[in-house]
Amino acid sequence: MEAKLVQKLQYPTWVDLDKFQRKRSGSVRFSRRMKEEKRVQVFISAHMQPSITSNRNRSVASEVSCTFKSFPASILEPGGFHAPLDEALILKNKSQEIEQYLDGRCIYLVGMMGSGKTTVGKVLSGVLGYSFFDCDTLIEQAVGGTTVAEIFKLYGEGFFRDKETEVLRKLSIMHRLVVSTGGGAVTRPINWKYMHKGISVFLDVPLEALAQRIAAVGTNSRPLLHHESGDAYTKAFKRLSSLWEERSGAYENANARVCLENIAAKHGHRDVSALTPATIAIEALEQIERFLKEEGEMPF
Ligand SMILES: Nc1ncnc2c1ncn2[C@@H]1O[C@H](COP(=O)(O)OP(=O)(O)O)[C@@H](O)[C@H]1O
Ligand SMILES: O=C(O)C1=C[C@@H](OP(=O)(O)O)[C@@H](O)[C@H](O)C1
Repeated sequence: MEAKLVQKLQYPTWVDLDKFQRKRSGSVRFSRRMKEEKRVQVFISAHMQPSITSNRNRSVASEVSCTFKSFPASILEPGGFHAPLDEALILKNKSQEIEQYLDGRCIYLVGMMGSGKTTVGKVLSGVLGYSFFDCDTLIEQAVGGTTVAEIFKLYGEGFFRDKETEVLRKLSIMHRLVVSTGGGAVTRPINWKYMHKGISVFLDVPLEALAQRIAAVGTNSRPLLHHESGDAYTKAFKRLSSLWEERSGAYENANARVCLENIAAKHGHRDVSALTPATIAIEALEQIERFLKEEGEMPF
């Protein structure tokens, strides 16, 4: 049973099967303290409890806990985002390296709809110990809980953009935030005045991948995609292409660029869909570090 479980749960190679203790109840316990280069101490424990539902079908309930000095819950706890342990360690180390040079400045994620600003932003805020804010959510709250789609329908895009600018103005006087901006926030120069109080990071994702992601979740919450005809992918791709024509230049104002095609090439993947939010967040931290070094704010 152990071998099957280990294979299923994909334990890293340093897990020594001899350290598993089989209990009388049939459950299996494992615990181990891991030290790596003295800088990292991780304690992992696993408890697997078989439950017999019939003579033929056995299922196993497993509980794995992993603790690491000051690790954020979002990385390791159930329900949060799960990065593989090695990626989680890289994220933590890299964020610790750059944190003091950020000096509390906010990180603004910019990029097209569906580029992963919210998903990657939550990973970044977790490892940096920053708070996470989503501009669209703040706008919805400011308009009495009205959804973005309803705001567009009831009051028009101009009204939405004014609220967006107002939200960015308020955020710009705060510190230690990761902010996921709306895809169109880059189009107003005044918004850049606010975002440049912090460090802006452009998530550059190919249009095909954006359209696939959006088609998978539907276009309901993204009113700018409602007007095209065709299936969800075609609709999203057509509209994203025209928005990209209008906006691509504006994204270049960002301080750092995270290009998913470059990351995929670096990791030997053909397709950006193989890239996890953790891998993308690591690249974001590296690009922020590069920016800080180029600006002379962090030593090489
Ligand atoms: N690296 C990724 N790989 C696959 N799907 C992703 C990735 N990042 C985000 N997604 C998915 O794409 C959709 C849009 O992501 P989201 O973070 O909401 O983007 P944004 O905030 O830029 O609009 C969500 O369904 C999300 O789960
Ligand atoms: O690209 C845009 O103009 C928009 C993107 C949306 O945010 P996401 O980028 O989070 O989807 C939201 O602000 C609104 O639907 C307009």
